[in-house]
Amino acid sequence: MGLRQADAVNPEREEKSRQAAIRAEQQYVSRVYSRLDAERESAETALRAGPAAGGGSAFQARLEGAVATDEAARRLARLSGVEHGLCFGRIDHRADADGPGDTFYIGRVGLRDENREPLLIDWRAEAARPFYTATSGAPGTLARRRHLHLRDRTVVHLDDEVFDLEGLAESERRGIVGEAALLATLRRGRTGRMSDVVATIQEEQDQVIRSGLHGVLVVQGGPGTGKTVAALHRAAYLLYTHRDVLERRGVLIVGPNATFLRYIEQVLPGLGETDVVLATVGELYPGLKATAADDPAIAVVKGDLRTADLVREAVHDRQRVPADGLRVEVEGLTLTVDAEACERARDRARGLRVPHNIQRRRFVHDLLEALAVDRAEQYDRIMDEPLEEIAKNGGLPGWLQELIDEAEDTPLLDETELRMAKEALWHDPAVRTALDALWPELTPEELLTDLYADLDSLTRLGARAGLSPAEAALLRRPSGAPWTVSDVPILDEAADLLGKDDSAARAARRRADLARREAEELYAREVIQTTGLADLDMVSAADLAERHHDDGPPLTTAQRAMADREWAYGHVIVDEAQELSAMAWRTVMKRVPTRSLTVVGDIAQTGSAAGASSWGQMLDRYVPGRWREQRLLVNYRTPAAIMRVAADVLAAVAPDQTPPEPVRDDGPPPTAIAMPVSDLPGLVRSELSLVAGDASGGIGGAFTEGRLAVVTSTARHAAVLDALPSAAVGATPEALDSPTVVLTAQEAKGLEFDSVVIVDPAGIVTESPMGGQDLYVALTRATRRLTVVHDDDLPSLLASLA
Ligand SMILES: Nc1ncnc2c1ncn2[C@@H]1O[C@H](COP(=O)(O)OP(=O)(O)OP(=O)(O)O)[C@@H](O)[C@H]1O
Repeated sequence: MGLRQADAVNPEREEKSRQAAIRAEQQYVSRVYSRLDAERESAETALRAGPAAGGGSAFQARLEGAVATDEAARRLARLSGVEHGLCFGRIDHRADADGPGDTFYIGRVGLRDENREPLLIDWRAEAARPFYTATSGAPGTLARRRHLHLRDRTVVHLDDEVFDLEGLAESERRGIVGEAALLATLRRGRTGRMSDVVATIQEEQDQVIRSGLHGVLVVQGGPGTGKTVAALHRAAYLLYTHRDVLERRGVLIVGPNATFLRYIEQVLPGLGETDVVLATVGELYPGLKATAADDPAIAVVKGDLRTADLVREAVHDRQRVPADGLRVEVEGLTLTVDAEACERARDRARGLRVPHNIQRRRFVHDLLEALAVDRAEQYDRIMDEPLEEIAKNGGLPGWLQELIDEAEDTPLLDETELRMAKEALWHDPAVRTALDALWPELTPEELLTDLYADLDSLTRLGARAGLSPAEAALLRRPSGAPWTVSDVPILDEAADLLGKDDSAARAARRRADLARREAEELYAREVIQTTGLADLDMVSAADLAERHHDDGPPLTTAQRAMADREWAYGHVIVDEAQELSAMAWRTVMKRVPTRSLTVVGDIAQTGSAAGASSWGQMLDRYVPGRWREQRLLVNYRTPAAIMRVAADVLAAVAPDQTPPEPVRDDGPPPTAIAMPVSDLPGLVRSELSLVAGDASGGIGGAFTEGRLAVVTSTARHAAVLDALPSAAVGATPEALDSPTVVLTAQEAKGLEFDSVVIVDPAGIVTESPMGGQDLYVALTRATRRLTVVHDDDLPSLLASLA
């Protein structure tokens, strides 16, 4: 980390040169903002004008116009999110024999002036990289890095890091000013939303952010090391650098809960990107938003890969053969298919490598055919009976006997008759019911509801999947109970095995759609060639054709991806990844067949009993030995005094893990208070007034009121709520806007607060399925103040607080 000191010589002179430097930067920054205004205005004008009527065919005109409008809309969305702190950095390259070095200004988006000269360099561009990577030990070609702090559009403060005084022009040397930009940022009060850190990204984080798109990158780091922040900046960087792939396939970010996603969601638009899907594991099955958690013991079974086998067994179990054959009453006849023929039909259907609902068509066809033949044979027998009687008595003329013999050699039903007979049988309710009982068409929800409600099936099929009777019994629940987060990967698995209901009509419609799309794509390709858009690499033909269908409004990549269970994303980022079960990983991996992932987490913070105890345990199955790991070692959140307490806990619960090194050593030491929960209101009031009074403006000078979290055991949860009736409760997105929120340790995961009050630490430890991990998480949520409240003895883990 290149923190450095200002050159303090003569305070008065320094103040003067500081003011002069600020004035000079203000001029530049004002130019940058005027340019932003102008670009916004032109994008708005283009958007208002809508698709212009061009020459050529109506379709061509529509496509050309739509391309321009789409681009304008995207540009406008990007320019709207970057007002705050638009320009935050400047780099001066060393002068050399050829003259002064280049100077670049770094910002949230790239802007060019009227002459197309670069005015502001996008932070993700290669030219901006030295801003993040230069250190005093390895400055590269940089002479100076400068941070610009803005309040609205006004430059209020500058910070310089000088790497090579001689490399700066004389006029610049006089204007060097500084205070540690990073520390100033870290001390600011929390707003309840994560903000971006483009201005102060550290080198180790920069390596994460700019690591290549391909393969699996694991970012392992302790609490507060900026894993989330780095992952989000990485998403923005990848979208900027690999726009061609990612705009089409999209980026998915998987987070632990809705509150967390709300906490981070404004970071990306602020970084200039809007096309990312944020989802919890509970939302990975379209149409469902599962939030309920199972008991740890149940979650462990549901998270185990043997559950995938259980689902497979459950599907097989719904493909039945009646022991003594199929019998159906149709129009006064009893039609039969013997057990062997039923079995042959089942095996033939299973032999097709397609899902259950599609296999069903084969099975149904075969059985209808067998029934149709049986019916024809029965009719045939009825018709033949009188003749046979006559023949037996020797009264049949020779010519008739010949006719009968001939007919015996030809099949009873020709192709058309057979088809019509099958169709007629298919419309007979008794036949339909009989076939549905043997091989029903199933939705994932139906399959699981039936399975969970039936202990016998659970035990019998569970045994085949390797589950003990006790494990299988844990899965039992009444039908109609709400789906849990751990059910989502199981539903997803069932959906794969069952397949969509693909009736012939739908298939036909799809074929028609496809043909039309192909025609449109071909045409779009021609338009792209003739308009020269191909050179700009801005749109693909498929994209164009898709967006300009006549029916329905165009969908963004993110919207289409979210609605499609089988969508293959271009890149997936998993945050708090240590919490995912093996089954959840299975679902995530299906969404990214290219295995381009960023996996972000901390094995020491695993709170779910179904979660990971090592990265290899979850990843080796998919990318054996092919994932790369990057470690983040510096804690930007929690001051050293609080981290010392957390380190004691970590040493006890995960002795092989090292706590991250805190970058800050400020703030009061944490305290422990023995008091009843009913005394909380006084403590919360005084804590709030302390953090509100403390809050200082960081970059951009945003003044914020402080945020406080009471993190409690579930045992004390109700008592805490009684004591603090006006506090927000639980992991709801709204809770982030409240000054005080009451959370369990699990709910607090990934979040941070100016002041944290931990209630009943002993309870938190005993309730945690993993032991003290939850207490470690709770302790490391504080950015400034920590108080531990206990009415029992303080657990020995926290002895240093006594
Ligand atoms: N380079 C940086 N500049 C400024 N602030 C930073 C930087 N890196 C991290 N931070 C801040 O540190 C805090 C912790 O970051 P973040 O939440 O990403 O950590 P984390 O590793 O995901 O933590 P946890 O594992 O506890 O969830 C955030 O407030 C973040 O803004």
